[in-house]
Amino acid sequence: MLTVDNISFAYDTKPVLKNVSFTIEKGQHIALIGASGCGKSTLLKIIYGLLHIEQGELSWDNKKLLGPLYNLVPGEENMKYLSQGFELQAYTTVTENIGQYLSNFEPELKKGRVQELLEIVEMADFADTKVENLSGGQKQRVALAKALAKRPELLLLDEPFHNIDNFRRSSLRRNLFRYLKRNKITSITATHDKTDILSFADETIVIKQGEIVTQQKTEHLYQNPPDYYIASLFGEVNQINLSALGYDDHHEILVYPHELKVDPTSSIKARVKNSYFNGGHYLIEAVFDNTIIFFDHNANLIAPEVVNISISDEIIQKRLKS
Ligand SMILES: Nc1ncnc2c1ncn2[C@@H]1O[C@H](COP(=O)(O)OP(=O)(O)OP(=O)(O)O)[C@@H](O)[C@H]1O
Repeated sequence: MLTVDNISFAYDTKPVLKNVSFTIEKGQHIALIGASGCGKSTLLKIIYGLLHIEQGELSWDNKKLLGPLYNLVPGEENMKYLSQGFELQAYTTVTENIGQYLSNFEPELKKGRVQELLEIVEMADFADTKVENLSGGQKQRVALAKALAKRPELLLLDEPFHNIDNFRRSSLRRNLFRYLKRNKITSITATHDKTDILSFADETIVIKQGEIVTQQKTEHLYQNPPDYYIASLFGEVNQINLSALGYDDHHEILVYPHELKVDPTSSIKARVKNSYFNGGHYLIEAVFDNTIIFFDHNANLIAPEVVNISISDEIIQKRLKS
């Protein structure tokens, strides 16, 4: 178990993290989300032992993590941190990079391990290519394989897929998290990509301006977002006053675009402003109750068409409780 107990951190005099506490059970996958600059990378660096903290304590498996002032080699031994700027040896091959820290005593074992890692990150075809000749996304995949090579107990990932094209991203993500689950490797992924969060994170931790605002099971958090900031980290979201929907109630509720439907039987009207093709559907931007709202629709709508929209009672009741 990872325990982070009341840590605070400042770069010089600029406070970045304030009284941060949480625990993570072994084998769990955690998404760390929050607006840009809220302190996600800083927190990962502290856990890995790259930054010294003046206040608070960390432990892994009940063993206190002592931090950079006490470790001769930077970084905790049983962890790996994959930063946004991955460190690879440019003039050696992909195979040499991945195997760099693996023992040479049993060459066949090492070869097999490197091959397994090459397959996880889908880089087997580039085994003998020099890293300097790889694209940014390919380098990122090699860095990921290198981070996994010595079987860390805790893997800290900072935007691990952001350089990788959509075509590869989905299968890479599935391969990686399947591998981590099978090998009981705990992970914390700092990300802005909701696909990293929704499908793969058992729990999600939300940071706002250096403070943890919640830690919850991912699906529960998405379905019951406590506030606008949290909901908006998952994508577009509408804040709608119930009185505008005809209720004798002035509570505001959060509604995702797919939860608003065009419904000719409804008396609630919205005026289309823009329509954005999204592949499987259109995202419609419309004016409702003097504010902009977004909803998904299966066909294009042309401004300034007026459409009738509705939200199910079930969604309204659920959001009133969250
Ligand atoms: N080495 C540094 N020296 C001084 N300030 C820093 C340093 N690194 C980061 N900061 C500042 O600390 C704050 C938190 O940065 P951090 O990189 O942890 O945020 P983040 O949530 O990971 O952001 P992003 O999502 O954009 O990667 C920011 O205001 C940033 O400008």
